[in-house]
Amino acid sequence: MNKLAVASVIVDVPTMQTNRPFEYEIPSALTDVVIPGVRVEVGFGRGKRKIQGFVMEVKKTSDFTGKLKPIIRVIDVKPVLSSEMIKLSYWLADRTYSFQISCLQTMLPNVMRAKYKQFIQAAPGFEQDPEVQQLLNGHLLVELTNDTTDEKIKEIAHLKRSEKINIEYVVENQANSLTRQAVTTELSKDALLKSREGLRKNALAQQKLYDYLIKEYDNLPVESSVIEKQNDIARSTLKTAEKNGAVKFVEITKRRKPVGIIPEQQKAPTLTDEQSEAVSKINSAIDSNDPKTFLIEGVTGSGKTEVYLQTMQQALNQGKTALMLVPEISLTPQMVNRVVGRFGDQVAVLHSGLSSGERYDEWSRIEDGSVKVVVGARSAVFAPLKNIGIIIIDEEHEASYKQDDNPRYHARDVASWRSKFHKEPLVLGSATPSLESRARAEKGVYQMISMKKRINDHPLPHVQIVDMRDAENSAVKGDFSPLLKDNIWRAMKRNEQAIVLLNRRGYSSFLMCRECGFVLKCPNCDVSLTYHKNLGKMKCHYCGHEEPVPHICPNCKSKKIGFYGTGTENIENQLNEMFPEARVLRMDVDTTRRKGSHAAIIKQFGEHQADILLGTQMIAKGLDFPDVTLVGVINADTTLSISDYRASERTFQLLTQVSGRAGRADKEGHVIIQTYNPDHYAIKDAAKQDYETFFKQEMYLRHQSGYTPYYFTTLVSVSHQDEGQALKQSFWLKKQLQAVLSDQAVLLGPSPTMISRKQNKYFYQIIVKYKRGPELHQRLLEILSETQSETKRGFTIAIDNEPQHID
Ligand SMILES: Nc1ncnc2c1ncn2[C@@H]1O[C@H](COP(=O)(O)OP(=O)(O)OP(=O)(O)O)[C@@H](O)[C@H]1O
Ligand SMILES: [Zn+2]
Ligand SMILES: [Zn+2]
Repeated sequence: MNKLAVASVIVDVPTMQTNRPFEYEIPSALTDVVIPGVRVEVGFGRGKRKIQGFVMEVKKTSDFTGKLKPIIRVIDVKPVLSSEMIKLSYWLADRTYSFQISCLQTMLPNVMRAKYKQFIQAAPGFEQDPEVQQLLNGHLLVELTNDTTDEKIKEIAHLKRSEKINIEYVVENQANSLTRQAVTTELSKDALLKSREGLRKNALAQQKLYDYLIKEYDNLPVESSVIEKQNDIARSTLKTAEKNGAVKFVEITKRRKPVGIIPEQQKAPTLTDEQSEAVSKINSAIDSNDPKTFLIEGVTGSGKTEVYLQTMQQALNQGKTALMLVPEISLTPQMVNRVVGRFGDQVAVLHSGLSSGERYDEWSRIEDGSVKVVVGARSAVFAPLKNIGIIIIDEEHEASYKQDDNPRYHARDVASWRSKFHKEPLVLGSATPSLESRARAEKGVYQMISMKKRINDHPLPHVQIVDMRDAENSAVKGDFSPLLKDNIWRAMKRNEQAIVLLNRRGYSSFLMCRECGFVLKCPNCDVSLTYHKNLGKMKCHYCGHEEPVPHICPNCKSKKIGFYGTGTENIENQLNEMFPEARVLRMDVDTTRRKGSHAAIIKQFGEHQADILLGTQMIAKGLDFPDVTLVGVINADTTLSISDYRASERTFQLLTQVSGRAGRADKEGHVIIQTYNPDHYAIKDAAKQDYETFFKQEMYLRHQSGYTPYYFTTLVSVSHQDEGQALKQSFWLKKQLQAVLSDQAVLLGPSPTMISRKQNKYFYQIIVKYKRGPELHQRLLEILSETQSETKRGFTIAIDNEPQHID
């Protein structure tokens, strides 16, 4: 047995064999510095290969009998992961069938994964501290490099622990963006005032500068560019003042502040009865450290956001912090302003528009405790908040909470883990909860809170379904029924706004009859068949069933059966033709590609600089505009026909959410839904905004067909460059899985995936539906490690626990 200090390290080699901690000796110079959560550099394998790793644990002894390799150097002088995150990573790796190293890295901001430099600077207020001065040796910034000695590292770690210094991570090519030239003065305020008196009468520019310096005295130094650009003071004026001893140029470090202007503080309104009941239930869970999960099922416009804000306030009142997740698309100024308007600069906002440097800054503001509230999309669930008092997930049904890549985690599951860890409540909110969550509430696993009324008793919008199979409608050349056209026209006349939704999913490769609404379905699986271009056939993604493309409708014998799908641009042209006077804004992937354009479009529409907002799924949720009185849905059927067992659920959610944008203030709302399937329950229930009826019907069907929430689903996909190999491997896999599954379980496939060939690889998938599956979980983990050698030969196996899409 070795008698020394030992670190268990998860190394950055993402393979199954290395998916466990390796032990390294901690050199005595680095004791107290090598602690759990820091990253280190270690030697790996027989060669001289140096790699990074995360320290998981520090121990006194090792059971390893050979000689341990020493840690080469520490990368972080302060842990980048807390003990909570280390613990979470074990659970996450197991739950998502991922390498632990991928899980650990997912928790950190990108910049810490890229090539970056680390700089040390004095913490505010410690610039004059003797220890700090000695370390910085007259410099503003000192870079931490491979050559920094162990002693020095120890000293730095010590200063960091006593919070006398800060560490900045900067992407390599942005390193010089850290400092800025600034202007300050060495004169006292009185001396400045005196010199101001002594200026010549016609020295107007100098007078202006002195006035500025006197006014901003407490805020000096100020960046030169701020003085020059925002206050229109010329460089030459500054130089003259420098010569006269009134101004001094200095370098300052700049912190990027993405929140920017803090909106005016907004006071909390008086709560409605439904809101205050919700708030008091959640607050009492916060007060009693009860890690309960609440499901708020509240109709659109019932004021859920206000419930979130007031319960977050309660957590802050208790000296705790709050985490709020929203879909990326809702991170618009509208939502952000509501949160920042309430909590001011205690808020960090994490969205995809941040540069990696900005993201790191927000991350470190959270990590060092200067931020109490975090609002962000999916990955913000890993925000390094300490002492969390409440976690909120808005629009909890959104598929985007599930990550598509490794680690394939669902933010809801991670949030639930953290809620238990902190012993504080988790709040899920939606007007259209996911079936899983609603079913858990039914069973009493979650506590249900219903909010049935809109604020100020505004009525829910009046919804009309338009049957596009009707003669009157099918005679129309474009995509607008006479009813929808007429109503847009009326809204324009009243100077109100309209939202037009074009329901489009990535690929519109399904077949529909325009005469009767018929959609070709799999005889075995009751999901739509999808057209596979390279096969020229219709195919089922669940079981692999295939059949030729029909040319007459099997239902009504009409020839009007064909591929379905219109582009937003086409609809925009139609709108412009019908309403030449109306100002139309289009929002889709093309118009929102540029950073900030999504927010800009929403702002423009919010200020009523446009009359019609036309868009895809992006415009369906979260928007709260008082002038919107009409919502039109061009093609409700698209989501209905996707080859996914969640098709009805997605359609119901989308239609209910988008309808909810109409009539949120004093003017009444009107919704028109165009469809070829007017009798479908998802469409009828959405028209009534009747979640409960939809829930019952859908649960019945899920029970019949054996899907979530009655069964668990796991999707296993196999890929290889050679199609025969991919297929062979997937049949082998199927046999392996069959061996551990009970009779109750169902295995579907292998079948080719939607895009069966990506990047020259063929993909096959197997769907497993099961009631209980501890053996399955174990077996899948084993299969992953057994197939390692296969992986080398070009196979990849991906396992998705509870997939959000099957395509
Ligand atoms: N107690 C209140 N008194 C007055 N106005 C309120 C109150 N609570 C919320 N509001 C306002 O009512 C509107 C609707 O509220 P909010 O956006 O929170 O609803 P929501 O349930 O989150 O809606 P959705 O699910 O449709 O996004 C907002 O403009 C909000 O400012
Ligand atoms: Zn099938
Ligand atoms: Zn037909």
